[in-house]
Amino acid sequence: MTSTLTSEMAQRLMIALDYPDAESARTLIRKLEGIPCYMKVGMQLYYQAGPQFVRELKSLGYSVFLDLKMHDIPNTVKGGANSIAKLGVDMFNVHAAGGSKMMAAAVEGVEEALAADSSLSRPLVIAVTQLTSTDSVTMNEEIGIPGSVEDTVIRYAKLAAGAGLDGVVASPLEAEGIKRACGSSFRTVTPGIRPAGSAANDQSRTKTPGEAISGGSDYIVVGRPITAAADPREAALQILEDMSRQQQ
Ligand SMILES: O=C(O)c1cc(=O)[nH]c(=O)n1[C@@H]1O[C@H](COP(=O)(O)O)[C@@H](O)[C@H]1O
Repeated sequence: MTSTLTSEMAQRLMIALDYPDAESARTLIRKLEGIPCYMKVGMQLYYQAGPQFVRELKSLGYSVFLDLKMHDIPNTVKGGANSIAKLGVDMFNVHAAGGSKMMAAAVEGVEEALAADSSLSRPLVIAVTQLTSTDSVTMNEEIGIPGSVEDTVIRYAKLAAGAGLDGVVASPLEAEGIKRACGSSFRTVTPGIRPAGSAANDQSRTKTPGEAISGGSDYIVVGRPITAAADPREAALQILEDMSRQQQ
């Protein structure tokens, strides 16, 4: 990495390892060697490669965001969160649409795991607000939630903060409003990141990496702009440059 690219900035870049198996993910990880980014394991990879692959990432020294978006009755989510905390990830998520009791149960599950094993460290518990693929037509007309997407996201963010969560997943368009509503230490994790000129794919609410950083995102989540690039390492370095420029 060049001198302007600090490891602090790399820790704010979460790479979405949306791959069908561990070996495909390892191929990308080898290409990114030496870049101390955060690794995100989502359902496609986790359902195939499981906790063992998460442990492998941890043993390589990566911070890990386990993105399983839990959404179930409080007791089930508490149990799920308890198991995740034992796995030693740095961050995981639940759906804010499960309500404040469900979110508080996730925090309880973590606390019980930590009380039982003092060698564990506390993962950040994050609530998914409105998916970044959702636009106002989907939210208003299909799902039936009235009002603007931003107002709904901020409502969910306040609910998550009240339930004791550490932050939310939202689009970079809402990060500034979330910080205003919930305070600057409440984390904003933003997918829907598209470098200028790259395809939106199924994302609806997007910004460039630099715009996201200057707009209040603590972490940006990037998948296909890196994983589908002809040169993923170069794509990641360019994203880091864009992030760094905006922070100065
Ligand atoms: O929780 C997430 O990470 C998530 C929430 C959301 O609202 N939107 C969203 O895209 N994501 C994840 O972020 C990643 C975005 O990937 P790309 O669209 O390929 O950059 C995927 O792994 C999604 O599962």
